[in-house]
Amino acid sequence: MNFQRMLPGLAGIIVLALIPVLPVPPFWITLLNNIGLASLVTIGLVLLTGLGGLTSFGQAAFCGFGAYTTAVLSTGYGISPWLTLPLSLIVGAVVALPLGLITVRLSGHFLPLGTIAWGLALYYLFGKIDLLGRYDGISGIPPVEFAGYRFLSDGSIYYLIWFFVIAVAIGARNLLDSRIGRGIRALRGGGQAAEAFGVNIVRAKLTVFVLAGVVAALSGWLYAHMQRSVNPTPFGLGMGIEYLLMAVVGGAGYVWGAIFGASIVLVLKELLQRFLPDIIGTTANFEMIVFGCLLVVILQLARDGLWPFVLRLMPERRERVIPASGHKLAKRTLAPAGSPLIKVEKARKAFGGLVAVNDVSFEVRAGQIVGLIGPNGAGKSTTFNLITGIASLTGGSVFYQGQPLTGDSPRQIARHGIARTFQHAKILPDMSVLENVALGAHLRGSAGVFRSFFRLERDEEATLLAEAAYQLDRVGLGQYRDRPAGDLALGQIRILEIARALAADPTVLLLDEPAAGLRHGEKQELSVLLRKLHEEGVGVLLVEHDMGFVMGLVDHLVVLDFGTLIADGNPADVRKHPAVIAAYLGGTA
Ligand SMILES: Nc1ncnc2c1ncn2[C@@H]1O[C@H](COP(=O)(O)OP(=O)(O)OP(=O)(O)O)[C@@H](O)[C@H]1O
Repeated sequence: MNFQRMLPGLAGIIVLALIPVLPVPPFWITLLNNIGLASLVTIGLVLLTGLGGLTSFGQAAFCGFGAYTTAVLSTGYGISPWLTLPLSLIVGAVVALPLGLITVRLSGHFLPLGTIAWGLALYYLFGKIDLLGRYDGISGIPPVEFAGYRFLSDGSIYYLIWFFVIAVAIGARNLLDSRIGRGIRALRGGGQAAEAFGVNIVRAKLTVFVLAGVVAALSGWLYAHMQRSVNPTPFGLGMGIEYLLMAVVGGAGYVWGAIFGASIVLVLKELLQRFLPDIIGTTANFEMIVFGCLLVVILQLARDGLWPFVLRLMPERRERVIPASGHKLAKRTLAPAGSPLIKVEKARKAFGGLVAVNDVSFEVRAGQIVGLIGPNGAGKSTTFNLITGIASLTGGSVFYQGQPLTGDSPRQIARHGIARTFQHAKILPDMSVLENVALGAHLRGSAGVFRSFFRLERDEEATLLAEAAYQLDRVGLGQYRDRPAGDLALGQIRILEIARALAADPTVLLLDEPAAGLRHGEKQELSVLLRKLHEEGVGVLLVEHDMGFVMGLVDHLVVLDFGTLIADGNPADVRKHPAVIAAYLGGTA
């Protein structure tokens, strides 16, 4: 642990703990309670929107489910608030699950529109149900009690609220700093690379959706026992928008930024409500206009919110130390050299009238480097996408060790040990180089959300990070381990993608233009690495335009032109093939 870095956090916790015993006006304690409640919802939004890329305007409704569950059970059935707590969270999760199943499949602007729709619908639902007291709501909710002590005053429930805020923030940080968290953070980049390494994208989205719903329900439970009464007003769309504003102001990608954002928005709201009427001379919700302007300014000038400015004031993060682990990563047994790994049989892909891959057949064997070449638009990347399940076959089949892969998702295909790089590198620029590579080892770990949230998977995580560090050293990027991947040059990013693919312990490596953007020396180093893999028995399929690089490296060449295979064989024969010379190699052959 880096004590220096923890110092501001510890100081913050001590100050928080002392506030109620200091001579602070009660009004500020109430405000801090409200900030705590809003922070919980906003932390959920950071996971959901900032990191998962799923914009939601409807989070306030989940607070409603938490609040109404405890209100009904504690007033109507006399159930103790401590028992209604898990029930409130379960209701939050149970509602979030089907809503999530529908919502996470939406894309583009349909996703936020979907959340607005159910946010509105649930608000009106709360106001129409007799059991929930319709628009009047439910009052007489008992306070939380602990060992005879009643959390009645604002100063006492303050501790309960902030205990949960800090616990949830630490848990959320733990989760993000884990195998599952890497999958969640990869969602914002579209998730294609993560899926190619076995991350279940739909499950990752649902996980953040349900988690965000559960922490909002927790906030609702606390709210109900703080206010001791509930009605639909705080669970409407207006609050949903305000929570989103808090996440944006703080910085939607930062867990601690959520608390910061909630503080700024609620303090500002308080000040505006107090002083604006005096300035303008009339009372109305003018703070909403100021918030609208604030949102526009933040989105224009500080897209990542204000938390990064605070982070700059913190001590520098030291190099990440990867602790030793007793855990051992399982390694795949490679097939004997020469045995068929990938078999592409009459593969066909049509995009409307354009046949991008036209009944192409070839094989990649264990310990073989196969080059897939052809002029621009010949169908090489599409062939890669057919093998890895990113594109679906229009006709024909792809087999792995005799087993058909047709219809399998990229995630299922990754499980066989088929790892790839992308023509347009797909890295997560804000994540460290090490974490980007560790994403490749996703399927070699098994820790789930619960273990990650409570940091019970450190041993396994250390092994995954050690594997990533090993692969980075292997490709010569070890010194960049702790840098954000976005800082690397294009050539280095391509190498990083190879390290990520190696972290998957592949039996087959599919490299899409790995040498593009590499300097001469780097290309040589890459050749050495690929030869070593070839000797170990890994099968390599390589798309490359650099003929010098390809000819000196591959055992077998497959040449495509306009989607059709025009030649395949050993490089010496293929380069003499008249169709190849005419179509592609020309003078360079
Ligand atoms: N998603 C798509 N929708 C429609 N057409 C596509 C799609 N993807 C590829 N194509 C078309 O299919 C053909 C083959 O493209 P592909 O990217 O596979 O070629 P390539 O050999 O990898 O080319 P390059 O060397 O330029 O990367 C091209 O004409 C391309 O425009």
